[in-house]
Amino acid sequence: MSSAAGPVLKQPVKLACIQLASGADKQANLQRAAEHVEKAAAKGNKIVVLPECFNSPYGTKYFPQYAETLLPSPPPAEQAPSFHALAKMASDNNVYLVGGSIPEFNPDTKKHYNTSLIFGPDGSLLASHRKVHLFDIDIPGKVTFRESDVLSPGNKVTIVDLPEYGKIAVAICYDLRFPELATIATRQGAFALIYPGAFNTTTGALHWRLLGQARAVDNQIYVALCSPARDVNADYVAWGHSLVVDPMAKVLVEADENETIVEWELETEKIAEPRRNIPLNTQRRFDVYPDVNKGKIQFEEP
Ligand SMILES: NC(=O)CCC(=O)C(=O)O
Repeated sequence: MSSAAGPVLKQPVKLACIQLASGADKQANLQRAAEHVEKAAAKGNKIVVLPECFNSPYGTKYFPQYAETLLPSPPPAEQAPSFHALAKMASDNNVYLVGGSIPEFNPDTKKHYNTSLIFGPDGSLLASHRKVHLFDIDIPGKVTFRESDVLSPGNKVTIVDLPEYGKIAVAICYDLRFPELATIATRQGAFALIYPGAFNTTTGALHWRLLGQARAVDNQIYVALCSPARDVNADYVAWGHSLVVDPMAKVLVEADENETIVEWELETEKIAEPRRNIPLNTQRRFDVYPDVNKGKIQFEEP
């Protein structure tokens, strides 16, 4: 959409989600991620996304074991090997890298987080997002998970400016279920909502694609969901099915459950056209319901 400030996506950009097969060996996971980022970049992708907890198995018992201390920023290399590996992947390949997520530990507060690090093409850290909504669910006989046993939540909406392209919003997995966060980010001018995630075979089958399409059509925006590949021997079996949805809620590309890269070129007009044709942005009724964009949305994080 063109406005006084210009279109939300300034020029076409190729985005890739790497549906990575990770295991217990952190170093091997980092190496594998680096190989796939190189492959994605070689195919012209300029925004590359890794999955939630890409450097470790996903599970509450693993968070402390794999956690890295990310402060001060940049952290010393021995304290945060994943941080430095991601920075190098971004700069070696000249891409914006949404570095999935990794478990973070803050020794001052003794808190753990599920944290996404976003790097620029020069390898500098542009932003970090700590998962705001912790994954605590209990579907008896199917899936029970309590991230809050170990993790603390982040407390901000994360919007990252990529100067040549515009703004992206980054959130993590269960955050996808909360439309307010997506709406706030969109109305702050993002052109894509990017979620590293790891749904499971119960909720993934039911809700993963649906939620991706819902956030897209609610907000007339691109949505990218990036999952780990499925490992049926893992404690937590990820759904896979990384995908990209367009602003009309069409699923443009979707993986199966295996390791792969899904990619798509995002286009300015594909955002502008539905916003012209179905002008939700000028039809909101803040006299009937409150504006979620009003109020404090950025908080200081330790
Ligand atoms: N890692 C997660 O947050 C999983 C979210 C999930 O599976 C869901 O159903 O929501």
